[in-house]
Amino acid sequence: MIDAKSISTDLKAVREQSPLVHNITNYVVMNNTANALLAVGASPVMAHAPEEVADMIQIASALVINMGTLSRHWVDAMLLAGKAARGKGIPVVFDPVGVGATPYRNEVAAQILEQCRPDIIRGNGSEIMALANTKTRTKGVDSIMTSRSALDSAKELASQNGAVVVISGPEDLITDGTHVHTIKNGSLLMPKVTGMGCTATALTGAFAAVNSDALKAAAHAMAVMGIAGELATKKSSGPGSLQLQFIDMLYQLSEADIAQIFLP
Ligand SMILES: Nc1ncnc2c1ncn2[C@@H]1O[C@H](COP(=O)(O)OP(=O)(O)OP(=O)(O)O)[C@@H](O)[C@H]1O
Ligand SMILES: Cc1ncsc1CCO
Ligand SMILES: [Mg+2]
Repeated sequence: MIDAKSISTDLKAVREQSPLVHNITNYVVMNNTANALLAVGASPVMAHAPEEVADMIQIASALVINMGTLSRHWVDAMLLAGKAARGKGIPVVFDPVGVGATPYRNEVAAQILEQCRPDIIRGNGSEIMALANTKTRTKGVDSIMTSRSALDSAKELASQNGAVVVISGPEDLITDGTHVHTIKNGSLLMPKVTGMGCTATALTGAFAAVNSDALKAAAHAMAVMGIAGELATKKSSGPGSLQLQFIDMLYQLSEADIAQIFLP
């Protein structure tokens, strides 16, 4: 079961253990996600040279692969890092940014699924439907589907890949193909800041590093994301201030805040 107590327990573990999270992520969000990982208590490293990723995995506690701004060398690095992470046995979290928008993204996403075998996949409704090969419309990196409408696709994707699948949106849905957790925290302002989804994926890497139950780890990370986002929105006058307030809120978030705000 996911409750305020279990969320706080994992948040405390992240702050105490400060796991090193190796990110191969996109140019747009690199700084935001590194700061979000630091603010929540984890330790980020961004490394994408094919020459070094396998070595970096040897000291990392989780790998986050985000295909937001792809090119050939980056894909090589993602596949090398993914295989090294599988070999070492650390969790692999995958964000299929913009899958469904171009044939290249579809091809790369399929390679990552097959060769890196992610433990957790996090995307918005359109991305999860596209990844599950459900006929869907896509609009670049933003979703035009609700999370609820992507749930059947998410369950299928989870079962086929032996992974936990997270659909973010107005509600966050987290499934292993059988069980489904729902998190209703968040705010309408969050999708107005670029890379909030990428940040959710990065935080999921930190939580997966401290909790070997991938379903719970993913749900706890999404809850922290939604609760911090909701509290930060109350202090913001628009997307610009939300970006700053969100980082501060991740840093300050207390057990009492979680108990008061968590909306399953
Ligand atoms: N309409 C909404 N209401 C409440 N919360 C939302 C809403 N849309 C998104 N969120 C929250 O924003 C966060 C990011 O999710 P979103 O679905 O926007 O990711 P994304 O589309 O992958 O973003 P990006 O590609 O820019 O990183 C999630 O934690 C989610 O709960
Ligand atoms: C806007 C954008 N384009 C590629 S990655 C990215 C960040 C949000 O996913
Ligand atoms: Mg996204």
